[in-house]
Amino acid sequence: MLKVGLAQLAVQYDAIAANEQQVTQVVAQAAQAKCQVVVLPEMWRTGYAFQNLQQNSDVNGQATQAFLASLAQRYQIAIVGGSVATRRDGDDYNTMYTFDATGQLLSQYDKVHLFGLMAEDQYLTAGRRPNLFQLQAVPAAGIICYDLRFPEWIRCEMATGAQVLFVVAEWPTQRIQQWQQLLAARAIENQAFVVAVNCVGENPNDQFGGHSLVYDPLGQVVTQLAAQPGFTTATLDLQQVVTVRGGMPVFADRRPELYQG
Ligand SMILES: O=C(O)CCC(=O)C(=O)O
Repeated sequence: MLKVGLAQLAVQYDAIAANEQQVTQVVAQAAQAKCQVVVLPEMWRTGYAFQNLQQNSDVNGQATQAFLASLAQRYQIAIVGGSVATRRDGDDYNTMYTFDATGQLLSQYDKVHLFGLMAEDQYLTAGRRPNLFQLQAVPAAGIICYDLRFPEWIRCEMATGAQVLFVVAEWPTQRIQQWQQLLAARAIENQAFVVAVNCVGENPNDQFGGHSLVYDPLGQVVTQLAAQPGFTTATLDLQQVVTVRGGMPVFADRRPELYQG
């Protein structure tokens, strides 16, 4: 069993202190609810304030890592840290950090598929590596927002034996139905839990639609929020993954030698 908390925040545009305050509150709330893991949305620190990256991109992710590690340690809870803008060697990335409940960094992931419709490709550099980690001995994988539209990438991660896929997003309101349908498909095809956290609120050009949710390995809703700020929890019974995978051997039946290009 793994109890997860989903933090659907109203991310404030280019307002780091206000967003850190929200994150502190929601991590405390998740710990109070006895969650083992809390999940934050994409770009929770600044929103898509790319014009201001010179000031607001976190150099080497140092401030974000110190902040999340100290929260994880203080509340003894693992944190799938959504994502933030980071700067390394002069390049900016959309980066997810995951910490265990002692504040140890488990993984660092740069978004692989940059979203041109929000100009990410003009400002950011794409990552190239997968995002795999273990939470309370549960093998898991993580992706960021637009990565969700690339099942081949997600399959690479899930074929390693991951039982839970964490998805963090700033997904616009007008495509929320696609968000739900793509997430359900990823749960069904990978026979895994999908824990997906979106934000709400606005940037100058976009409105974000919430509907953070958990799907079980058959694609059924375990919990789902609406389009307002909120928090919800779900207890994942990992035995369900074993049962569903045992009932239909999708991974064993793959023909990867045919899947070029
Ligand atoms: O794929 C979409 O519709 C939304 C993607 C997105 O908003 C993002 O990657 O930031």
